[in-house]
Amino acid sequence: MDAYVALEGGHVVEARGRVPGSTPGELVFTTAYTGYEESLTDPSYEEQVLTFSYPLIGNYGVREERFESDRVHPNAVVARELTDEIVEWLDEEGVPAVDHLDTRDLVTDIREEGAMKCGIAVGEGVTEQDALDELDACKGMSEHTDIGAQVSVDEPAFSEGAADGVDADVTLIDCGAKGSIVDSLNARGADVQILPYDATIEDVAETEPDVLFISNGPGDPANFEQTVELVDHYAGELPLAGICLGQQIVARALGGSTAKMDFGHRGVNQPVMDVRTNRVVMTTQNHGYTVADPGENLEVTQFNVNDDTPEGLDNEELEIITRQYHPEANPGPNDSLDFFDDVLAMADPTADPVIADD
Ligand SMILES: NC(=O)CC[C@H](N)C(=O)O
Repeated sequence: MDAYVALEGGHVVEARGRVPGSTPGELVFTTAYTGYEESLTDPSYEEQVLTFSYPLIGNYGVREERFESDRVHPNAVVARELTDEIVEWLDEEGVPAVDHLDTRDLVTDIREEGAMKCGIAVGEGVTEQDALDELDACKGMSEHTDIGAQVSVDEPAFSEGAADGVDADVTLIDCGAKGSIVDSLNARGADVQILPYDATIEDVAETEPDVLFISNGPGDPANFEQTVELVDHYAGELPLAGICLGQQIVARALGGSTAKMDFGHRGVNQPVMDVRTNRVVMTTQNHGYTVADPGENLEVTQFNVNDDTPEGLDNEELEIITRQYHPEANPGPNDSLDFFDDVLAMADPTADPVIADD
């Protein structure tokens, strides 16, 4: 099968086609060497084309229990070598895939030029021009203004916590949540009420949560205005937590700002320093935006050792804690799972119910 990948700037790379189809997308890479099922089902990869820098992907099969959501989210998949088993899965999912290209070159390009627009065309008889046409149609990530609707639940959902553990009710705003976030809360005993990304202040009040949790998710945090308003309303009234996009939304709501990074952090060995303990933990990451300025209301408690970007924010008085990385791992190291204990420690089940119009 013929296959072409057209990069922003017009350079076209030839590849071997594994799953037919054509698509635009933002070209990014992950250095994770395991966890391809988790990465491919992570909703934060929506509208992106995911390149694996690790050369062999699919070598331990495909198992549903490792999925983070109910579908593959990247628009297309690029690797040096894809096994037949993973190709079969991507084919069922209708996600174009290519291999047998020099992914070292591709990753070097992304490191030098930044995450970029691309176009992919795969199938019998496709041409370079087909890939260039897809590239032409590619939107910048910030132009996906309604990306929350593509990944969020349509209706509220409920996930019950384990019988033993913390007696807490968490309301999770689903901006494209990974299943492991819900699982990590449930495993500690918390019941999780999942609400759509555009839930209103009243919707949240009705769930009477002990903690309001903002999930990870795809795209530019600037396009999650409703969620920012929600956080703005509930800051100080409810304990707040956030992961990845959740941290970015909390920062924007509390007077901070976010910015696009050059090529982002995607992998499972990102070193993060905690300024209070002076300890470094290895973390899983997948983000292309960062908190540029946390504002006056949030303290940076953790930072990335490679580039100093904020990895943890805190306001003790308002009871807010957030992480830029993924404490729930999946894939990746479990070193920071205790974040969920810290979040649930903020829950006080005996507190008065919240009032929507306060
Ligand atoms: N994993 C995430 O939540 C990613 C957040 C945001 N979409 C970013 O790329 O920075």
